[in-house]
Amino acid sequence: MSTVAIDIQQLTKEYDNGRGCRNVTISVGEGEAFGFLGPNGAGKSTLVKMLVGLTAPTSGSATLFGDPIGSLEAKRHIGYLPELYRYQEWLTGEEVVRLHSRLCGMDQSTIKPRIKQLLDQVGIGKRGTDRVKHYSKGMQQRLGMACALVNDPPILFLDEPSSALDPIGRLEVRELLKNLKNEGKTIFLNSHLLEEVESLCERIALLNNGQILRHGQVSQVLYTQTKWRFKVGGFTPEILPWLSETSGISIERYATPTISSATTTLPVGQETVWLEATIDNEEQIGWLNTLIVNQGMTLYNVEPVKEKLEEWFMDAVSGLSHRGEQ
Ligand SMILES: Nc1ncnc2c1ncn2[C@@H]1O[C@H](COP(=O)(O)OP(=O)(O)OP(=O)(O)O)[C@@H](O)[C@H]1O
Repeated sequence: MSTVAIDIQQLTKEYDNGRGCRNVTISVGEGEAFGFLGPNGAGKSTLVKMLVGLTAPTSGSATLFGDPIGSLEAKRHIGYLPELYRYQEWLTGEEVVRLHSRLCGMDQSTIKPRIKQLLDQVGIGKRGTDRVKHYSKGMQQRLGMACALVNDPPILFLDEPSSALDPIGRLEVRELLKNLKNEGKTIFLNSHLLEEVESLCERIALLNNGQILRHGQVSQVLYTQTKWRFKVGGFTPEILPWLSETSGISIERYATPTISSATTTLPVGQETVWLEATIDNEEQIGWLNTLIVNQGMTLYNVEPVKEKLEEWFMDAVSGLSHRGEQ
């Protein structure tokens, strides 16, 4: 059985104004990446602040590799990237990392080569001697990653690591996180970005109004929908009712802007379209593929329709009296 890295039992923080997060119970295995999703104000940062020992719980408990949160032993296990943290702007990037290494009580003879290696790893190695005030938000976020990694901790708490980054920066952070996971780090990732969580995490939890609404394997939690899209060449409109009737599957034409504009001038029978089918089980996908090909059409692509986080969230909170921000 794998070792439990993060064990959270009924953890609750109630601020004076009644907000915070309530009765969170999660267990994360060593080397696992866990995604914590939720809208603004749901309580994600509050949970992480308790876990890293920055704020005391009102009730409940949690341990990191068996050590109670808030203890020095627990803190030795962690690296923490706070959300949009502002570093000392009068220091250089290298000096900020060195400061963090000293706060961790690290031996200064070992840290010197490590600073350069860390800044290279997060993609700001060439700017290490520049002052933080000349860094963009994205560079400051990368600097924060270097600080979180300085003591080579086994557990990383990352609060919105991509929030200030452009799309390329996000991809780079995603790669970095994957490498860290491959190295065996346990990662607890707070994020609004479904793609980020999806590409890294095995399990996720959705927090709303301070409470966990759903949790489980990403594949189980996110892809409960049964819609699939088929990209089909040589399509004629008459085929659609025939396909639906023969397969017994509800199928509609799905219009993407690129395809509809490109196909208006094409003769009937030479169109390439996307069809969207609502299926009950995976065998129906094979059945539909066969029917399409047997009708002389070309099947270019078959893919599941992924719910967007917003849709997933709206679905999860539907029927609740309170959504989103507390
Ligand atoms: N120190 C505090 N005192 C009182 N209320 C607070 C405090 N910190 C946070 N809150 C409130 O607790 C709730 C949860 O906040 P939290 O920052 O944990 O949410 P979040 O999910 O991390 O949001 P975001 O994604 O916007 O960062 C919010 O309503 C927030 O206003």
